Amino acid sequence: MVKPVVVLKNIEKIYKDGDKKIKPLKGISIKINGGDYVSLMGPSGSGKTTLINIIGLLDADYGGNYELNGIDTRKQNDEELSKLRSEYIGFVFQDFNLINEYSVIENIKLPLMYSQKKVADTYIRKITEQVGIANKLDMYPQNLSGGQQQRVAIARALVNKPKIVIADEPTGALDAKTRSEILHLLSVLNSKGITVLVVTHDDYVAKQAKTHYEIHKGNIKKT
Ligand SMILES: Nc1ncnc2c1ncn2[C@@H]1O[C@H](COP(=O)(O)OP(=O)(O)OP(=O)(O)O)[C@@H](O)[C@H]1O
Repeated sequence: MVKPVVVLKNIEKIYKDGDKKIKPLKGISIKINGGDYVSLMGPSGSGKTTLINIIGLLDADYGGNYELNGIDTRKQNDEELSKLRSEYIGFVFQDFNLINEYSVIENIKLPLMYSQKKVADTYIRKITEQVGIANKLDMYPQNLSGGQQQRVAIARALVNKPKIVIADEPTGALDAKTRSEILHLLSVLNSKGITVLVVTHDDYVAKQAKTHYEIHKGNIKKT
């Protein structure tokens, strides 16, 4: 039986902006199964980033329940949440978020410093080959193309062997050809069992996913 990686029950979020209250999530309940490839779409300001910050354990200030790989995240303290985050979740961002002063291999290995996980060099070599940057390990991000930088960011997201990769507009800064290459890479990773959650405004990107959600006015529905 396929096990759910993410189970959200009745997630609510309120932001306070002075006297004003904004409620971007009004009771979100979804299940993401292990090995699924999920797209999340919705208009600007609909709460996509708010939701993935919760799923990615970057924000614990919300209502409702969240189980990650069977673990009740609501019962974890900050330190435990950080550990869970580095163990289970890999992030990929639109603007890559690489550290320019670090070489490619240093960027890729950075999450291991936080997780203090020991990962075999053969595994690191394997992921750098898989994402196609094995011959660029000593280069620096500013000397790479956008597509190559995103490949480095994907390798960095994989280094802790995550259960789920959360990609926030991963191709938003790339041209059409590079977009296809990066999407192909995400599909290959998914075919190897990694759960992928991609947030996008781009129908072409969303179409690569198997399960599609749309968020609108604080509610979510499968499309
Ligand atoms: N830190 C914050 N304080 C107050 N309001 C916030 C904060 N972060 C987000 N919001 C508000 O919450 C709502 C949802 O924002 P969010 O960034 O999650 O939307 P989004 O769907 O990711 O948008 P986009 O597609 O433009 O990135 C918006 O109305 C936004 O203004």
